Amino acid sequence: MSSRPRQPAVEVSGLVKKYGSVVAVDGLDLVVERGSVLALLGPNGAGKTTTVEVCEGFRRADGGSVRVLGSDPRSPDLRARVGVMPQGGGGYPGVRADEMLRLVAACAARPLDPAWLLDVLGLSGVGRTPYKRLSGGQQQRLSLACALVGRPELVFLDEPTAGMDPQARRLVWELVGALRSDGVSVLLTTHLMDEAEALADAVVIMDGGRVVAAGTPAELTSPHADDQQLRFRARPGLDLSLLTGALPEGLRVREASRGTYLVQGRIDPQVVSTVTSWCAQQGVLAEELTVARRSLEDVFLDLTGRELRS
Ligand SMILES: Nc1ncnc2c1ncn2[C@@H]1O[C@H](COP(=O)(O)OP(=O)(O)OP(=O)(O)O)[C@@H](O)[C@H]1O
Repeated sequence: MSSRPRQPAVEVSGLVKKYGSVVAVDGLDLVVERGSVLALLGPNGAGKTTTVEVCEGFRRADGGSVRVLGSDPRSPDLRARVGVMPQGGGGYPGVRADEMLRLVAACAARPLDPAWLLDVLGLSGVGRTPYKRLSGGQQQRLSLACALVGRPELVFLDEPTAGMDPQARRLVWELVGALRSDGVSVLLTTHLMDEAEALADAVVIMDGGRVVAAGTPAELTSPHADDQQLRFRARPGLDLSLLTGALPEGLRVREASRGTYLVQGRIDPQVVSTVTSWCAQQGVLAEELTVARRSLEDVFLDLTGRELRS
């Protein structure tokens, strides 16, 4: 047999992938545990799609090792066990939506009912519409249906909700939740923080082909139970030494990116007052001042000095 039951769904170790002189993935490690959802998060060009395409068996690695359900990702016996939703849909332009889904279902041993799946994904009304005439969001949902119709054990979803309206996005989130409840393993890529926070058991943040952080969303956003964050925007380049001196010990103050200031640690009303008094002394208007638990967006900003969406 090709796999033992307790092996992870996906195991990537030291993955390297180059396109000529471009190193797209540079020594990446990740593990998708069985029955869990892992979100691979990162800005454009981070190497997410390349990583997923190697795991799907579409590209050969230049270094490292990749095991999918215990097998080599190019192994033919994985085809029936793995569902793939590529970035940007990937359908045949002239084929009608229901024909396309039935075609894919015909290749599976125990497919789901295509009509039911079209209905669940809100596509019943466009079953007779050729793929090229579907909206971008409908193409995405059809592509998701094709990935799921064969009842896979593992699904790769590359930016599954890109281009979808909020309602369709919510539908896809619910479906991913249902997959997890059914014990299906999911590796998805996204650059939407809320998507990762809502769906993932584990998150791997990558940038420049490397992992910059990994853990559960809770581990990444609150390494210390008391940690919160006061964030404000103001003129770039403020001298923070006086503010640092005025705040209680243990609080960290810095300009995380140009004009965005962060105070991290135990934020209480006195801290907010100290910050606003300091701003007044400096003749600075603090804009967009918020106190909140750290988000994954903040974690990324901390690690890279950049906003994820920039
Ligand atoms: N076929 C290719 N030929 C040459 N370079 C490529 C190719 N595909 C990707 N790259 C480069 O490899 C790097 C990683 O790209 P990749 O598409 O894997 O990133 P990504 O994180 O998925 O980005 P996005 O969110 O924009 O899809 C980028 O610098 C990209 O320009």
